[in-house]
Amino acid sequence: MPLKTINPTATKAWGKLEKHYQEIKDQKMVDFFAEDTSRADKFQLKWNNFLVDYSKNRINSTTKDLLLELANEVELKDAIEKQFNGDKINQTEGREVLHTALRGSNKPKEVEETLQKIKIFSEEVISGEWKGYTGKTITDVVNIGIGGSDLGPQMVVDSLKFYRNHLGVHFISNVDGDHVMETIKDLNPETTLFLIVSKTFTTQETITNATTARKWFLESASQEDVAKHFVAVSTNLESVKEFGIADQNIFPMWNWVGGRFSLWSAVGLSIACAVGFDNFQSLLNGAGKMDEHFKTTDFKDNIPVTLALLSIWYNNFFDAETEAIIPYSQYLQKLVPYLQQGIMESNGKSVSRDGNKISYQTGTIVWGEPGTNSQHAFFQLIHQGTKLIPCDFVGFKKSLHGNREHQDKLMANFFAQTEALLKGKTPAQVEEELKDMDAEKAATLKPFKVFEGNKPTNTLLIDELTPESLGSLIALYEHKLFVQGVIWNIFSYDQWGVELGKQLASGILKQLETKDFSKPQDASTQSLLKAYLS
Ligand SMILES: O=P(O)(O)OC[C@H]1O[C@H](O)[C@H](O)[C@@H](O)[C@@H]1O
Repeated sequence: MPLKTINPTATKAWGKLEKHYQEIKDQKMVDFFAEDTSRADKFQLKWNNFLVDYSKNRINSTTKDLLLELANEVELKDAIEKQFNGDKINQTEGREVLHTALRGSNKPKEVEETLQKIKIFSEEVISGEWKGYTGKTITDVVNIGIGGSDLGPQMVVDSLKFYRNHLGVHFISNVDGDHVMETIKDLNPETTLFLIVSKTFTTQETITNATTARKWFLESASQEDVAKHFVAVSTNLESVKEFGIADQNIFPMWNWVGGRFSLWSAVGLSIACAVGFDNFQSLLNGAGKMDEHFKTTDFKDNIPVTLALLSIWYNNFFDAETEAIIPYSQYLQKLVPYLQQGIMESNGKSVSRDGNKISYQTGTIVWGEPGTNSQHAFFQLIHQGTKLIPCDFVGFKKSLHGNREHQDKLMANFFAQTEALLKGKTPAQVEEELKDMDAEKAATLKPFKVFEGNKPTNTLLIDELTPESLGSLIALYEHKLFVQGVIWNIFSYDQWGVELGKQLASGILKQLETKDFSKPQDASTQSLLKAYLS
């Protein structure tokens, strides 16, 4: 069954939320805390090794109730069931959306078989049993893919650096030839293994990079050696074979796994190589546990649902356009670019599920960088700029190398920032601070030193960065974006918006080759092309 189409703005809850917004919009969170001493407990969720504090939001109990009413009115429960049951909720592509089946306790047979193949392969490569064409063991694995076939595995391999083994793992994605050349220049073809990852096996960037890598390899090896150095992950078995990859080196993928949700499939082969199969399995288990939580927990205690509803609150009632995610872990520096694809490719839509133009804001713009670095970069704008930017702060109780002094300093900043965003600094506090200064000078300076505060944040405090907690964290954001898509009445699982640029690029590529400018084209593009060719 397809997802129902329900215009959120026509629900009763939406009207009530609009009215409620008018009442609450100028109220201060510090006053909410002063009025209700149990607020922190009330707006906190504890699950496994996660503590989610959402009390520093511009909400009260009525807000929460009305947001839950909205979730019920748009039949969120039904949508979640349809997703997990494998209904074809990716309607415009006629597909099921079942990345959750890759990490649940009851995996389909083909998933189990593929996992087994990943296990055997990764263990052979790590142990050195897998030999290159001159009999040497593999030292480097290169993932060639883009979008979902690159960002997910790259982010996880980077985030789990602490758990890495001896293998060098590299990622080539951009069709920019400098990316592939920079990566392979230090590699030895005798000891390098290429993983060509492409769901469709038609993506220009990946096929171009894979072809260049094969050419480089064949400069010193022969065609039959390709079988020892090239493997592929794809749904398009025919094209993989045409490329010259041996049957036994093909890892299947399925159309019911969307590219941006595919790191849990064989697309995560580089993860299994980098950190070992057991850690890959723990990553899957962590995601599976979050799936269970999402599927079975009452909405009022449901972490992805709660975070999604808060995001809707700011996006659609406060007119916030962006959200920041600030991980306080240097290991997570690739988390946000990864989430950008998931969130923005999924919910960057302006047509409702019944095919009509939408009249309200959808898709949040997400951005962010690890703290404390980002505090010294863009935090000024979050604290004192004109825009409302709700932030998620993601931090860990323990550091992996056990350096308590650093960890306490890091986390002191983590807590201080959410406190500063909540409280701000009042004119009276500034006056007090400047009381020893010359009065005229102090009065001039005062307005610049005031912080309005009242900036919303969620704090996600997790015990430790492990493969399992990372799996749960990623799955949390996957479910959050789905909930938002359901409420916005859009299709989160297609991505037609990436097609037009691809089509035009193939026409322009021909133009660059033939120098033919006879077809009508806008004057700007044409003059730029001529300048490029001159
Ligand atoms: O895995 P592939 O078929 O090569 O696709 C790679 C990427 O390309 C497309 O442009 C889509 O927008 C992405 O969702 C996808 O992940």
